[in-house]
Amino acid sequence: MIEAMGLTKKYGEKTAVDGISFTVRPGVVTGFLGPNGAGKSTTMRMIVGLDRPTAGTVTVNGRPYAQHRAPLGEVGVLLDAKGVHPGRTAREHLVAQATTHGIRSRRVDHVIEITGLASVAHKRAGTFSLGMGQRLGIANALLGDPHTLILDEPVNGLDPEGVVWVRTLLRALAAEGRTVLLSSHLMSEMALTADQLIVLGRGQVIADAPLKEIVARAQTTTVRVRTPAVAALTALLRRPGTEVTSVEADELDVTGLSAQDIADAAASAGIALYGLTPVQQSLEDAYMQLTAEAVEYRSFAPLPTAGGSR
Ligand SMILES: Nc1ncnc2c1ncn2[C@@H]1O[C@H](COP(=O)(O)OP(=O)(O)OP(=O)(O)O)[C@@H](O)[C@H]1O
Repeated sequence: MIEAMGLTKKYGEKTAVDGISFTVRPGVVTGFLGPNGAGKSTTMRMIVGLDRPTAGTVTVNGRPYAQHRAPLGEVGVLLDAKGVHPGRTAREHLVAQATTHGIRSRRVDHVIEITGLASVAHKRAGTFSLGMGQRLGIANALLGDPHTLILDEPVNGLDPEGVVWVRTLLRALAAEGRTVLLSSHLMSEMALTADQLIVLGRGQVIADAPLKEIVARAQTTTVRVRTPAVAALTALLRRPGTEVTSVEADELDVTGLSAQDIADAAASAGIALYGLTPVQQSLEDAYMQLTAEAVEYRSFAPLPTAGGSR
């Protein structure tokens, strides 16, 4: 369990994290989302004592990280996959970590095996691809068999097989009752991995709820309707509070009326309907709505077009 209370970090004039409070519970995967610069990495660094809060507190299983006697057994962390000595082999790096923390070398071989690094365990980390570096970072995080895992962008650079592997691993670790905090900008992946979401914007918590609830809250009642009488149905349904837009020659999107309302209106006007499907919103849609006001770094330049100047 990770508990933050009034957690604040200022860098000079810049408030990176602005008095946030949240709880990351065991047994579920908690996704940590937010636009660039929202304060996710700073928060994760404060959780593991790499940054000191300007105000507030954060504990892992009831204590500040630094006060745990065996921190690697308590919290496994992947914050910067490049933070490995490039001249050391993957195995040497893991053995060095293990030796410092009293972890047996059998565990090193086990994490090398489960992260798929066996064939490159004796290669220098400096020659690793981005994805292999991520795997080594994850192996490092798993070394102490920790109760809590904090992973900043773990699927960054992984191939599709690696992405599925991380998803399966994190879900299995949470199912064992561990606490898993995961940041990623990949909404489609987050939608498949996380149960709970904490969304930051400009250093503040803008949502903290089950993923399903966040997606459901963003649902607008848009229904896709298929009919041979597009013009007649459009004229029938267009009224204050209702929006009707054309999708295909025989398809309309109707917002502001339920599927039943549309079916009843069409039936009473003798208009045939061939399809009536509520449009599902994705986590990406919900996220974009939530963070619309909190995006600091946005491009306003027009997209280049063919034949444009170079
Ligand atoms: N060491 C530092 N000195 C000064 N400002 C910093 C420092 N570290 C972070 N910041 C600023 O604090 C804010 C939050 O940064 P942080 O890296 O925590 O955001 P993030 O949500 O992890 O972003 P991203 O998605 O881009 O990784 C940013 O405006 C950043 O520029």
